[in-house]
Amino acid sequence: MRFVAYRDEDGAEALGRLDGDRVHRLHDVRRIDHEVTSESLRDASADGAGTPLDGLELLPVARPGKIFCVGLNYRSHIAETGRELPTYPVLFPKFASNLIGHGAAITLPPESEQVDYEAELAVVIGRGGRRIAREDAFDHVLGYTICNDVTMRDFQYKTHQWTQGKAWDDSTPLGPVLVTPDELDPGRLAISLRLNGEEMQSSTTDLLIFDIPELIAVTSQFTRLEPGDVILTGTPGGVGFRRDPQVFLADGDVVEVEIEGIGVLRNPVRAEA
Ligand SMILES: NC(=O)N[C@@H](O)C(=O)O
Repeated sequence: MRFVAYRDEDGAEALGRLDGDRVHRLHDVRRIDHEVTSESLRDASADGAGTPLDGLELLPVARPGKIFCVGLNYRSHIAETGRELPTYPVLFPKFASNLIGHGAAITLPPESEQVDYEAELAVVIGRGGRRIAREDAFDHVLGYTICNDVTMRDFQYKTHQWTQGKAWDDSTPLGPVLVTPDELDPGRLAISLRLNGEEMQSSTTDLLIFDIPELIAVTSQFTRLEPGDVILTGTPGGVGFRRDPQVFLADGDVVEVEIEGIGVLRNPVRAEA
């Protein structure tokens, strides 16, 4: 099954089941947050007629209480950054206010001159838990979506931890759809990023160093994962700041992240007004 989060005709948040190019609004579930579960989503009743997807303002597919991001989780990115192979996942946070939906503008803040792109597979939690074992991890997954872990490099490397370069508001696209596990196996999906139509990143998710069960086991060891929480699994090589010459996002650009079996997350880039 596929779900989209959108703004309805009255401007209210809504969640719909996507069937082809029509969205069938769920009656009792307005958004993917700590109250949703895999079951409630599967069994939710929806309106029959549906609305054309085209023209809907899409919102971030989830409203997470927590967003865990993993760095240096592809050898191709570790190689281009000259870093060591991590022995434990390199974790950092993002916050719900950082998220934007498919089609919304990635905002370039006046403070940063080095706004970079990062294609990532995102995992959305559907069943909460603490100290989740690897072998039970997939039972806690609500579904999968796409994220562009937009990063302000000139802020990221001000210190040895990265939050100040990662958690800028209205900068991190998440969407366009949530795909449930009955329809998608995340084991070996093609992932790529295009900037103004030019391919900048290309890899497959079987190359993750710490896989999805490990990331769920590790993060839930120290904190309770809640439904709606999101885990970003890391980006492959090809990021802008490690290119020669360097490439950073500019006003008027269009960035597309594509993941096999999910779709394309497309966002224009705009200088902050
Ligand atoms: N360099 C950097 O920020 N990388 C991470 O975000 C990552 O996904 O590896």
